[in-house]
Amino acid sequence: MADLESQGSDVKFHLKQYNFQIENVPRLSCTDAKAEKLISNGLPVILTDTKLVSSALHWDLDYLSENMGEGDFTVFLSDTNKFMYFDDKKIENVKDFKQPTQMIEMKFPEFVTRLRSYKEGDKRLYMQQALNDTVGRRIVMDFLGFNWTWITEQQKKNKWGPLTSNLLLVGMDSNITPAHYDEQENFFAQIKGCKRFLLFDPSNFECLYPFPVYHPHDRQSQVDFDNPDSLRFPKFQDAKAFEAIVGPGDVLYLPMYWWHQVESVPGHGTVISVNFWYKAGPTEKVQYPLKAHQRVAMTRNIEKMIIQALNDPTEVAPFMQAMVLGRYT
Ligand SMILES: CCC[C@@H](CC(=O)O)C(=O)C(=O)O
Ligand SMILES: [Zn+2]
Repeated sequence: MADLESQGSDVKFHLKQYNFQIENVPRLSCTDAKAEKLISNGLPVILTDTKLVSSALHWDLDYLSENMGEGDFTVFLSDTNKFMYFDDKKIENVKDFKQPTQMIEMKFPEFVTRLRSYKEGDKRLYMQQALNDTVGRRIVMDFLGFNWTWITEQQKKNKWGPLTSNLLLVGMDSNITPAHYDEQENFFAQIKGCKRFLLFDPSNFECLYPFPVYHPHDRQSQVDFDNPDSLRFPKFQDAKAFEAIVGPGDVLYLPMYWWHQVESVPGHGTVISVNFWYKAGPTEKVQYPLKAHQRVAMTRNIEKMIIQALNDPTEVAPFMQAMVLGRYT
């Protein structure tokens, strides 16, 4: 992808700086055996030539406005540039939970009008909508033109489960999706503009302090990367990040349970991406020591069991403290 290299210093210049250590995610051809090896080992890699979404590289706001059809699309509004996910089914578990964003449904042309009339101080917008059958014929043709041969081969080779969704992401530059992990494998395809991923392997669980499982922000880090509270989160400074900057045509393999903070690089206008989320495949024979992501999955199951058994989120911490403090510590 040309324009990133040519503007390398420019892109790097605009990026937010953090204190933790940052290494680069490899950028490889999808025909390189090293890339295949990384994917099969559940390690991130940027693939430069999959042609996964070549049939959509012409997508821009006008084209989508004309062809996305009459459906209503999910748009998040935020008073800041952060768009932290929350599970509205868990809001009742937390007294006085303050929703960080507002979710509204709107037609694509309305979304474009609001994007184009945005001025400093307005709420920022981020469309996050699973591609469905309400889209117009041209978008269907572009979608069918994705390189399904390649990605389906990857799904089979790595024994992944079924494709669950393709999320269309259309946002303003400088939008940030704060650090979180997902429980699905993800091929993240960049279509327009640039995104910077900060990735952390699942063993960074103790450095990134996820919210409790019952919390609406389950799977999200409690740490504000822009203003980390070193008293509450002392291990945050030990987090080890991998950086991946993707531009049009790049595909990032984002392994399940890997933490990621995603920043739309400023100065590139509207940013368009499509992700490909796959369910995990069947767990093979358990081998010891357990892998970090298996420990995270186990932690989640234990928390869910305790929450269900106690039937009161406020009792979970005292229960676990009584179980561990003075006995296992
Ligand atoms: C709602 C999904 C947002 C996306 C990050 C981003 O592009 O802002 C992500 O986190 C993922 O694809 O897993
Ligand atoms: Zn994610």
